Amino acid sequence: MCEVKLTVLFSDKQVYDWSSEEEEPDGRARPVQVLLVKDDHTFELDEAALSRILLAEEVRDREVVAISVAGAFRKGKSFLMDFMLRYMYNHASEGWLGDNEEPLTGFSWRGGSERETTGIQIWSEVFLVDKPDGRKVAVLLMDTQGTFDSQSTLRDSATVFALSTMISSMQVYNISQNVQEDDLQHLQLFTEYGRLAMEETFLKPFQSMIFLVRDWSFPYEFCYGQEGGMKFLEKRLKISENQHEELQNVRKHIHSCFTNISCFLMPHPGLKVATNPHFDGRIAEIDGDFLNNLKILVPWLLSPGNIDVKEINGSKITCRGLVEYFKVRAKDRRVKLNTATAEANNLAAVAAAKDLYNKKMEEVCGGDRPFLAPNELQARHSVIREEALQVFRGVKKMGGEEFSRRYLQQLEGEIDEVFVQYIKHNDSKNIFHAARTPATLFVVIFVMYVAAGITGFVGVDIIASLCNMILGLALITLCTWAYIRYSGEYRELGAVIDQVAGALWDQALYKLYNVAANHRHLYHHAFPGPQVEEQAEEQDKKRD
Ligand SMILES: Nc1nc2c(ncn2[C@@H]2O[C@H](COP(=O)(O)OP(=O)(O)OP(=O)(O)O)[C@@H](O)[C@H]2O)c(=O)[nH]1
Ligand SMILES: [Mg+2]
Repeated sequence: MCEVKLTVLFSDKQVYDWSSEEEEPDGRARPVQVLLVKDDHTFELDEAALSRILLAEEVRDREVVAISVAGAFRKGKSFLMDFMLRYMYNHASEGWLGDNEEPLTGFSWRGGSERETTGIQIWSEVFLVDKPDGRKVAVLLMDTQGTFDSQSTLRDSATVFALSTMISSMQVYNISQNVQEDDLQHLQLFTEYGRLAMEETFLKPFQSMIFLVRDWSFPYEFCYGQEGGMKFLEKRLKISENQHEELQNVRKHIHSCFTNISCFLMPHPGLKVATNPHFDGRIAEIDGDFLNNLKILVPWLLSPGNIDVKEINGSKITCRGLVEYFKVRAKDRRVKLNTATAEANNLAAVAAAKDLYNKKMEEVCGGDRPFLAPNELQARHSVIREEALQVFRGVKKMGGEEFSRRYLQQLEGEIDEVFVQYIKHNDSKNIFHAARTPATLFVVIFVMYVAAGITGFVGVDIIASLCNMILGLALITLCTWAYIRYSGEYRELGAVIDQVAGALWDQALYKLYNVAANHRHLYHHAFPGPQVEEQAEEQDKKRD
């Protein structure tokens, strides 16, 4: 291995002018939050903090190597970062892993199920490293918020991931156990911005992507480390003719976005690391297999011969350039549109499907179509709804299956809402439906008239007067209703009358139906023939 010479800046003296609120009493290095995610899901770049670190005299004109770790939350990203820090601090010496009993410190890491790191944090010390060709470069370590924690939206996760990928020259994509299709789909979604950037330059937008598979449990298929990792990844990212187009596209996108793609398979660190709440990171409690591979992984990532200087449009940039680039990218609305592109794409598919549904339903029960039997309407709706969902599924969408499932649900909800409107519209065409209110009122008037007549004749005057009063009220209501329908005024009152009349109508019909159902035997008694036939038919059906 090439001779390693690392110069650690600021390890024993405070070099920067820390602002008062950020001042560390002992001047020790620490993680600094440069990208803040606020409660309203907006982002804020702490330009002052960024400048303090990257524009320090010693580093600002040095070419910069930015190493970042990103991936799902709670998967040991910060834990790994702290080992990288150890490597840098121990000057890449043989025993860089340090003392067996020394707790692991640096970027904040911990056990538990809730997220720890938020936004983007960078280590306040920038390390100066001599590359084998004699150039001194500045190495910046960056820890990021895990994706898909329960407090972030997909857009938050995508923005942090996209920004860290853009800013870094080496992005470590930390994934657990295997490289699943959804890991690739998320990577595609998060780097969608790369495609836009590529339209401006014809170079690959990002540099190195390292798939780091944690807790790899199949060393008998692909051995731990970089060699096994590369063979495994080659298999996963292989594009073949007979693959589904969606799978091909994800792979093509990933290949087209990164200059170097590699993979490292890491063993499980042991149950103490994963489950012991009192584990403080001391290597005495970490599995030997994990440590052995850590001793390979960290130098493989950080040794002077392996680190890549950050390039933008093919030219190497300095720390000063990186600050400007970070500022521009953090403000770039297109980074946020990274996911918006996928969103827009899905929304367009939703719109196309809804269009088809509306068009076909208009043909079935639109404004100039006659009233359709409710059962028939329901049947036609089901067929057309399925057709519309097929249109949505058929449109090629970005962001993968999982992302578009949300939009499928939205589409289903919207179609069902529109259908309710179609039902109402269709009902309004039913002449009996329209005449329901006056018919009910007429029936009330008629019944009250007869009742008042009979009770008056029998001599029960109170009841007769009561019937007359209800009759009068019904008559006034009928006139009011007619006026409202004619003039279009007082529509709220009209709706109340319709509702009351509708309820009365439904009640009466329901009662009528019940009476009919209860006296069905009379009908069957009167016409026994058809009933026998019906029963025979029913029995036949059951037998079939
Ligand atoms: N199973 C397993 N657990 C690990 C590994 N490395 C670290 N851990 C444990 O995972 C837990 C989370 O570690 P962190 O480094 O805080 O995880 P993180 O990915 O930075 O989490 P967030 O900051 O919330 O995104 C800790 O309890 C670690 O001990 C690993 O390789 N495998
Ligand atoms: Mg973390």
